[in-house]
Amino acid sequence: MSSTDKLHQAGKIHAQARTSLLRSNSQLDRALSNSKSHDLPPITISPLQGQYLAIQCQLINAKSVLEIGTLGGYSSIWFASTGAKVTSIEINPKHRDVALENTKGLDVEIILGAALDVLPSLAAGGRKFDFIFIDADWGEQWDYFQWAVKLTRVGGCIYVDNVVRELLESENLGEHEESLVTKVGKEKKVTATLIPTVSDHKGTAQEMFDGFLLAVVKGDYYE
Ligand SMILES: C[S@@+](CC[C@H](N)C(=O)[O-])C[C@H]1O[C@@H](n2cnc3c(N)ncnc32)[C@H](O)[C@@H]1O
Repeated sequence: MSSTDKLHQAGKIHAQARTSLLRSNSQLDRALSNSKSHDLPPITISPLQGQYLAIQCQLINAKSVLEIGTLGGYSSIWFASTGAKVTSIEINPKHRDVALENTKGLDVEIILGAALDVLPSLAAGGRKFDFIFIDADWGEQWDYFQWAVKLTRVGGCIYVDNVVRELLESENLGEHEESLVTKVGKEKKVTATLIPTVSDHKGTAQEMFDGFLLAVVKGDYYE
């Protein structure tokens, strides 16, 4: 089957899953249309991914979520829908302003700033989170991950989005090259896995294969 046919098939599978598994949510729909009317780029997580993240947070009974990369707050709304308090970091003031409109009335705090400036201050303030979602600058993922290990409670999870697509698009992908995956593999404080995904969410063949890294932070008693 050609990759065009596969994209078409993935589209059908996705459409069926969207129709069958998702309930309508007017706040999410409003957030997408408001973000579009403000010309924010269409680079949110997919609705099914949002539902996955919400399920994952419920599985670990997450009461506090840290998100790196707010955009218009679409994923923040998914996290807030679980009852968790959401802290989200965004570097772009326009994105932050639209996200404030979209998340009005929800327990979502948006911090304006560069993640690598904000994360150390959260750690210095003794903040801990149950779930950390990394979805900002691909070039800084390993730095975010290292801060996330410090900021996650024992038993909490770290989710890094777009890890497979980043590797697929990388010029130097080779067995012996260092990547986020190899670096995480050497980090003794976590147990991690890579979950490849296939989706037509972004609508191009190049972006159909992706996947995320999911890690759980271990306690000393596991070592
Ligand atoms: C893929 S979008 C986030 C999408 C959002 N999580 C969602 O699914 O609705 C990435 C966002 O990260 C922000 N960003 C990029 N570099 C950043 C940095 N160094 N610190 C904080 N935010 C950053 C971008 O401005 C953009 O809004």
